[in-house]
Formats: sequence, C-alpha cells, structure tokens
Amino acid sequence: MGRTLAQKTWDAHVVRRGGEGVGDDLLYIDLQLLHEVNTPQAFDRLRAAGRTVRRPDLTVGTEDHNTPTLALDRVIKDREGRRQAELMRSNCAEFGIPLHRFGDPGQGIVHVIAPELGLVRPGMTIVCCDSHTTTLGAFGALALGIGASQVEHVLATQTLPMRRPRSMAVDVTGTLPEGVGAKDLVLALIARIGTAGGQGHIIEYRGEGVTALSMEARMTLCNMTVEAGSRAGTVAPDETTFAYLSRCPGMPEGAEWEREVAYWRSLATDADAPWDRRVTLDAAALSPYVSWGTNPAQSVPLDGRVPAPAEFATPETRAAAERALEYMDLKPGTALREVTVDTVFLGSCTNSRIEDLRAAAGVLRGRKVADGLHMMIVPGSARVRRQAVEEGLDRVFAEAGADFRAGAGCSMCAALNEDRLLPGQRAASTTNRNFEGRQGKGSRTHIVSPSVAAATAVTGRLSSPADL
Ligand SMILES: CC(C)[C@H](C(=O)O)[C@@H](O)C(=O)O
Ligand code: SF4
Repeated sequence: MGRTLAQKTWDAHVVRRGGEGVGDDLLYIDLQLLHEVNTPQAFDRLRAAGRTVRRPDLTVGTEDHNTPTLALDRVIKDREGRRQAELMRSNCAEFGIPLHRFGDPGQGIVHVIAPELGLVRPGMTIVCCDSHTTTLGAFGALALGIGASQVEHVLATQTLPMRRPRSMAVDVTGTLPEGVGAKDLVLALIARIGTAGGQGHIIEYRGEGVTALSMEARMTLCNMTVEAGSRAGTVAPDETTFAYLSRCPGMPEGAEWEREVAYWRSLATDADAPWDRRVTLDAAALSPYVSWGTNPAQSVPLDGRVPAPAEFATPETRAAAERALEYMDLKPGTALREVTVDTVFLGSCTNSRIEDLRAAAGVLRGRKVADGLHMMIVPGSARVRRQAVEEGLDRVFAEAGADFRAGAGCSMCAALNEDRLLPGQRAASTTNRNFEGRQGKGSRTHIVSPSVAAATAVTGRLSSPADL
C-alpha cells in the first residue's frame, strides 16, 4: 500500500514500533528548536533527574517571544520575560546548546530563522516547544509543536513517543489570482473546515495552487495549519524547495547534493496512498480574506459583510458568533470595508519574511499611512531586516510613515513584549491568532495578508491594494 510523505518520514524515524502494551511509536528526532517560553521547566526537570542533553548538536535555541523591538540595546522590561530570557541563556550555556541571542545576526522568530540557518531539510523530524512549528512542513519535513514535558524527553533522549496521526489531503486546484496569497488561501480553508477540521491529522497541501507557491508562501500556509487543529502540515519537496535550499548555508554540494535531492524526491506521496480525509479548494475562485471574529475560522472575503449569528449551522457556532461580535464590537451586515482600524501590524512567523515585507512595500511605495494610524513592521529575523535594508524597503516604510522596528521577534503577535494594543484598540494584523486579548488586554484583531495590511494602513479601513 502506498504511503504519504509524512508516513515515509515517520517510518524512517521509528526506533521502536508501538503497539499493544508497548504504547506509541518512538521516533528519532533530527532537530529540536527552543525558545525562551516553555523551556525553563524542561531544563529544571532535566537537572533534577540528573540527566544531560543527549545531542546539543541537534538542538538550537533563539530568543523571540519577549524580545524588544525598539532598539537592539534595549533590555526586556517585563520581569517574567527577562527571567525567561536569562534562564534561556544560562541553560543553553550549561548544556552546550547554540543560542541566537537578541542582537545576534542569526536571531529571530524560531520558525523564521530555522530555514535561514540551513537547519531544515525535507524528510527531517523537527520539534519545538511551539505550536507554529508546523511552518517548517513547507520543506517536506515532519515538523511538530510539542509541550514542555516532551521537550524534556527530547532533550534527554533525542526521541519522542508519539501516536501515529491520520492523513488528510488538501487539494488546491487552479492558481491564486493576482493580489491573493497563501494567507487568503489558508484563511479560506480554515473558514471552511473549522478550527478543529484538521484535528488528529497531518495535512498535505497538494495541487497546482500549492506547487505554484514560493517557499515563503508555503511557510505561511503550513504555519496556520495548526489553527485548523492539525498536528502538522506538509508540502512535497520540489524544484522550488531545492532551489531555495541550495541557497541556504551548510547544504551539501556536488554528488552529495544530488544524492540528497534524489532521497528528497523519493519522499513524495505515492499515487495510491490512502487518505483518511480529503478536501478540495479552488484557488482561482479566491479573493482576499479577513477575520471578523475571535478565531481564524470566523473569516470571510473582504468583499463580504459581517455575518449574523443566525447564519451559523449549530447552536455552538451561533453562540460563538454572538460572543465574537460583542467582543469585536461589530454589527451583522456591516461591510468589512467599512471597518476602521487604528493599528496595522506586519509581522509574526506567519508573515514577517522578506517576501511579506516586499509585498507591503510594493503597496506603500509613494503612498502614506493614514493620519493617526500606527503601522508597525517587525521583521521575523535580524537577517530579514538586513535584507530589507539592502533592498531599500526601510526607506519605503519610512517615507510612508510606517514604524519599521530594529529588533526582530514575535512582538505584537502575542504581546509578550512591550508591543501591545490598548483595550478597545483594533488592528489589521498579519498574525495567525485573534482570540480575546491576544494582542493585549481588550485588543481586537483582524487577521489579514501583508498586502491587505498595507492597503488598510493607507486607507484606515480594511482594504485591498485594488481599492487604492
Ligand atoms: C508561547 C508559545 C508556547 C505559543 C505557541 O505555542 O504557539 C506562542 O508562540 C503562540 O503563538 O501562542
Ligand atoms: S510570532 Fe506569534 S505565532 Fe509565531 S511563534 Fe511568535 S507568538 Fe507564536
């Protein structure tokens, strides 16, 4: 029987087969990524058990959630955040784990720096104490978010017991129209299948609409896979993947590279692989999407209107819609284009890569951010920032009146640093989560793509570049 890409990768990493009385499969982990949140407990327990880190050479840390963005010499104000960062530094030093500290050239959001540093290859098993680790599935890796106790297990043994997930194919037919991107595609998918639509499954994104996407766009797609409840998202490695990887540091060359590529190709899902679930989406029919509510499934086309609770099928979804409308202070029937915002945030592991900044700059060039609106742009990594400056995007942002920050990190995505919305403030945000208080207590978030974010910054109302 045929196997999927994820199943082949899984099988290649089983060090002890699970089963009756033995528990789950025990998987070998090729890479563990760490950030400062959720890891101090794991190190404490490791120390208490008298254990050490089995493979510090397969472990890499960065600082991202708490890092300031205003200047590189700024200290973390929040006490808990500062403590987490200090523990990250002392734990990594004690166990010999390489760490990209704030201010270092390789620092940034964990999911953004991993490919940049050449750490990610197809067919790898990758874990990180963070739900958006799914991002790295864009490379055909099996990339999973794990919890603190699992982090400890991987630190100690470089293995992880896991239940075999089910498989789900998302077939994307046609290609995305001009001005519509991976963010819109994934919001449309989640709006359709719901925040639990992928639960227990590994999603593989396939079809013309996916193979046409750049690596950055595939990362956006896989990033939000977890918002559909899925364990992981994957895209089969192809010429786009190989071209991207060939430019990453530390990749093999010559005959060794050819051997690797041949192996990567062999991972592609077999034609007769059975799927537990299949969903088809027509990319050509999509338009820009925005969220109106407090979960990513509460999203509609920007051309649409805020729905009424009565439009939802179940008592739960109706109640959720009612509550979301109240929290978001929106009235059913309002055109999304009439919704005004006071903040635009371009950043996060969903949309803070160079392509995202280029898309925003393309819209902002020769235009101005609306009076009284704050547009904040936080690069996903120090490297993205350097490249943006090399390309002159910093000047475009400055001339438009946008606030392009010096430090890279999660910033206003999760509001764990100083960057947050005030109660009642409303943002168009290129992030992935919009639950109550996500961007600060009482904050209201509309999830959008980078080009919608930039157009919205110009008009002050939810807009697409076509509206300018
Ligand atoms: C802090 C971290 C554990 C968390 C996650 O797992 O996703 C964060 O990155 C988020 O996006 O909410
Ligand atoms: S950018 Fe946001 S979603 Fe991504 S890891 Fe940071 S907090 Fe989580």
